[in-house]
Amino acid sequence: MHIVVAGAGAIGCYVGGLLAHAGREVSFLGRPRILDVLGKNGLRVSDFSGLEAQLSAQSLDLHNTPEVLGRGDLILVCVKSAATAEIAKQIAAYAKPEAIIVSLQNGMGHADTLRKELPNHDVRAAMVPFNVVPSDKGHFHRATSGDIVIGAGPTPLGKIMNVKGLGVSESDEIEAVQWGKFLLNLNNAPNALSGMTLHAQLLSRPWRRLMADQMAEALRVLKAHNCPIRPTTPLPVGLVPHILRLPTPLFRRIAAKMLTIDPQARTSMAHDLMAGRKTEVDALQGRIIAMGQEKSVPTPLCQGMLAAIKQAEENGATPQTPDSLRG
Ligand SMILES: NC(=O)C1=CN([C@@H]2O[C@H](COP(=O)(O)OP(=O)(O)OC[C@H]3O[C@@H](n4cnc5c(N)ncnc54)[C@H](OP(=O)(O)O)[C@@H]3O)[C@@H](O)[C@H]2O)C=CC1
Ligand SMILES: CC(C)(CO)C(=O)C(=O)O
Repeated sequence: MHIVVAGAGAIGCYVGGLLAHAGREVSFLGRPRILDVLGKNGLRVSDFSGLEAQLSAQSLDLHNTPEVLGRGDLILVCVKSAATAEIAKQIAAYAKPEAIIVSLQNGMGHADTLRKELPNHDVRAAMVPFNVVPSDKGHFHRATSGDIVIGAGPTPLGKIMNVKGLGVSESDEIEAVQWGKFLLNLNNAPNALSGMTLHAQLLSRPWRRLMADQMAEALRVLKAHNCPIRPTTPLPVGLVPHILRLPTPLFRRIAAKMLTIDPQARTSMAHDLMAGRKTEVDALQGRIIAMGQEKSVPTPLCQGMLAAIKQAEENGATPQTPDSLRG
């Protein structure tokens, strides 16, 4: 099976790099600014448990134009939320009729956006639980743990994608799995605005309280819509805000696994803001605000967070405090 990574960035290079290292045929579609670095330095993939994989520049199949999508039996969509509609059109223009399309993106509804352009393809949503720290030298480092979950479909993908360093399973309840991850991604905005690493932010009780309150707000909205939620932790989802609010020494003990993060990890939104790129806030807080309006559930924290991110996108980010974000 030939695999094409559509969007060679943090997730695309990490996942595609491990698949290529395991001997899968992988092509990367990306921007010249990333491909030039990969073409010079090769691709290095590592993780917090000591995994190391190096692919030489010569071994990489790098493309900055979409024709390469036509080679894919499996196309992994790894672009940011706002770029989904455009990549969907490109896939529709070039993909083989039998190509399977998997969205490895955060947020909800991207598989539907892809299906609109690709009504006859097997299109699957997926959930990537881990964080990847990119560097400008072609090195992508996984900073947290967890296995990728892909929506189940006619062709089993676990066998193809399960390689050393990459656990992949399939689920009949992918929407619930995605909502579980979505709730964590609501912290992408506060993390980006805090100027802190994820680890430092999680050890600060005022930041955890803000995370908890925002999560509780979103849970009220999802409940009003009867959305299925499969938590990413063994704890029931309704308990997570309470755990986050605990005093730090207790939180450290109860949520030790949550704190098993590389000390340098920041959310993908933090990397976007630092690089002066538009963020995915519309697909995250924006989604909760819109769903809240439909059911008259107030969403003041998500609204404040969205406004603060928009301001940071326009004027550059200055570190905020939890109180300043509560408005
Ligand atoms: N980074 C992380 O740790 C995690 C990210 N995710 C999710 O994975 C998805 C991808 O995130 P991430 O890897 O961080 O994103 P990146 O921005 O690092 O990578 C996406 C890359 O795709 C490029 N791109 C976009 N459209 C095209 C196109 N049509 N043709 C070629 N290249 C294109 C982008 O370029 P340009 O910027 O110029 O558009 C960018 O270089 C997001 O939904 C994110 O939320 C999920 C879990 C963790
Ligand atoms: C950090 C993590 C894994 C969860 O918020 C993530 O999904 C991201 O960085 O976008």
